Amino acid sequence: MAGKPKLYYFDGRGKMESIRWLLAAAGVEFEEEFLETREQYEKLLQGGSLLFQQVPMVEIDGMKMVQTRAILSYIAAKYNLYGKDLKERALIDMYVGGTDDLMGFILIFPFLSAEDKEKQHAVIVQKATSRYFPAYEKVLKDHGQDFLVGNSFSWADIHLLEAILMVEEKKSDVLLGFPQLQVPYTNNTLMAGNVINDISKSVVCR
Ligand SMILES: N[C@@H](CCC(=O)N[C@@H](CS)C(=O)NCC(=O)O)C(=O)O
Repeated sequence: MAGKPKLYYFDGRGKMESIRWLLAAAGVEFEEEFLETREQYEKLLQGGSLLFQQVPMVEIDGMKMVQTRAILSYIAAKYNLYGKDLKERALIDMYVGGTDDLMGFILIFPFLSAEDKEKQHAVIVQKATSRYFPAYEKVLKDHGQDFLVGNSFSWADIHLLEAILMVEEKKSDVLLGFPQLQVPYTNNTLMAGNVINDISKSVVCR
């Protein structure tokens, strides 16, 4: 039997966080090595483990995978969270792409000055409430199902839930105008996956 996947990254959310969420939601236990010293990073580099000299890197099923998107797609497909056919997969890719774009506005936050943080705060809430959340709200309302794609729990739901919680950290009542995204959507999503614990790290890497 294959061992647990091993994640190599900093002790922060950054690009690894969605991988942690996806594994946790799939009910997969994993190990982590946090890169805290230059030597750890150099060792991975010298060992040829980082194809593009970058992390995230995940050891899984005998592979040393890099590139966040490739890692996520592999995990989603492996654990049946990637739709039942090409069209569902395309929809999941579209929805994940949207949440990625929204998360992009948040990931730069820690690198901004106090003044720019205030501006970015407004941008995040504005983008979430005028572009991204209305899109997911409409999808759920139009098909009337509990999950975004194919009436079953998928990577798209997990990624959206992660994005919702990120935006709620900036504005806790941000879902007020989005009844479809509130309970039961968020509850169903959490219940369909294993409730996600211990992935709230605070440092963010761009
Ligand atoms: N496209 C890559 C980008 C990875 C990336 O930018 N990683 C950063 C850390 S968050 C890194 O390793 N930076 C070191 C470098 O680029 O030399 C992915 O999505 O995995």
